[in-house]
Order: sequence, then C-alpha cells, then structure tokens
Amino acid sequence: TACSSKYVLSQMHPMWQGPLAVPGGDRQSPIDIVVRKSVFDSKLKPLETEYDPQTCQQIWNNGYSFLVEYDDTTDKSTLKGGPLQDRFRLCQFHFHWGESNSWGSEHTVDRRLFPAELHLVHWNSDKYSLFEEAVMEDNGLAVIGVFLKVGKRHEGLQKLVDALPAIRHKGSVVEFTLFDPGCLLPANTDDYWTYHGSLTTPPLTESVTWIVMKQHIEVSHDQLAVFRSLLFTSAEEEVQKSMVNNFRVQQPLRGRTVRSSFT
Ligand SMILES: NS(=O)(=O)c1ccc(C(=O)NCc2cccc(O)c2)cc1
Ligand SMILES: [Zn+2]
Repeated sequence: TACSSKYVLSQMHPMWQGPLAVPGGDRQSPIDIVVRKSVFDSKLKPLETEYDPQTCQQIWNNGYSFLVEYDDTTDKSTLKGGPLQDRFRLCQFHFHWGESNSWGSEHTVDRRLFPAELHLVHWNSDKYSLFEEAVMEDNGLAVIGVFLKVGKRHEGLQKLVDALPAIRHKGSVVEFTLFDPGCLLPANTDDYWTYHGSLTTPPLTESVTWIVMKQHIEVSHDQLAVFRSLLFTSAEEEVQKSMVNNFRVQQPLRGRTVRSSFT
C-alpha cells in the first residue's frame, strides 16, 4: 500500500539517528515519558480498534525495520476514540529493537528502556483520502506504541516470526495474510499516555498523535533473536549488517504536556 511503499524512500542511513533537529521542530518523537509530570485528562476515552485480518497483505524488509502492511483503501481496519476526534485507518505496523535486551525501544518511561517497541500506524481517513496527504497534517496520523518485554513466548507473534527468514534482506517482500494486529495489543488498552509528536524516521514530519500503552506485551528471548537475524543490507551488498538498534534517541519535550488516560 502507498502508506509504506514510500517508507523505504524516506529512509536515510542510521547516521540520522542523532538528535537531528528538524528546522523549527518543536514536537519531535520519541520522548521520555516522565510519569509524575503527565497530566490526567478525564476526557480521554478508551481506544476503539476494529481490525479485519483479511486486510493484511504483505510483510517486507525496508532496510530499516520490517513492516506488515494492510489494505488501507477502505475503512475496514480502523482506530477511533482515545484522544482522537476522527476515525483513522491502519496502514502498517513495524517494530524498533536493540542488539541486546537492555535497550531498543524509542519511547522511555522515567528513562526506562524496553528491548523493543511496536508501532501501529494509522492515518485520518475522515479528513484525508491518502496516507501521503495525511502525513503532512497536524492531525493526520495516529500511532499506537506498545512496549515489548522479554518473557513468555507470544503465540500470536510466532506467525510473524516464522515469516522473517524469508525477508532477511532489504527489499524482500513476501505475502502475509490473515494476521490480526489486535493480538499484539496488551490486555488493557484503556491506560495510555498521549502527546503530539512526529515520525521517528525521516522525514520526521510533525503529524503524529502518539498513543503509548502503559501495559507492555511479553515476547520470548528466541522470538526477539529472530528480529535481530534480519539485515539492513540487500542481498547483493558484500558487507551484511544485522538489523539492530533501529531506534531514534529521545527528543526534547519543548514544553509539551503528556496526558494520561489513568490516574
Ligand atoms: N516510527 S514511526 O511510527 O514514527 C513511522 C511511521 C511511518 C513512517 C512512514 O510511513 N514513512 C514513510 C513516509 C513518510 C512521509 C511521507 C510518505 O509519503 C511516506 C515513518 C515512521
Ligand atoms: Zn516506528
């Protein structure tokens, strides 16, 4: 789908990871969520997700992460509620992880790092007709962030883990269908932090309403090890580089308030 085919075009090499400030960028992501400074907002509603596994299309390695892409030409897999005024369409999900279990997430909670972080990317289909349009607008995107911890095996994740060896190299794509991304959400999706931020990879556009889940999910050590078996490099490159540490460093809050849906 369009929403992620351009993902690979917007990737620069990981060197950009640094605190590259976007000119006038005062709402960059990720951030450190300082729990005691977050403000409870009783107007925040529970999240409402409706994901249709039949909209799942393919899984591919874009040279920065691996993406599971969904058909976003209709409102079949959507997110609404929470901090959102409109309905948002799921276009893809992907992860960020470290080379060790000690780090890898993009957001942190009171400076605590997690081994990985899941991002479910949605765009505002009430106001825009394409991801490319929505990504340029303040209220264009909504990304759900879910922290991963190493623990028991995640049964729902295994189908995805089993598909990874087929997309080891940058640019490889395989068909991937009937995957329900809802199985990757934590049991409790009522408790979250939300703030206005940006994409965490170039072009770093400041169009994202971030919704970061308080409750993490657990995956096994072996499942996470398969993430690290992916490569940044394409098959023809002579030096193969393992796909690890594909996260951006935390960015300045610049006076933003992080709201919580819970006390
Ligand atoms: N890590 S993240 O969730 O902030 C994230 C989500 C989506 C994207 C993305 O879709 N990039 C491709 C892109 C960006 C702007 C315009 C485009 O047409 C495509 C990048 C980062
Ligand atoms: Zn991401």
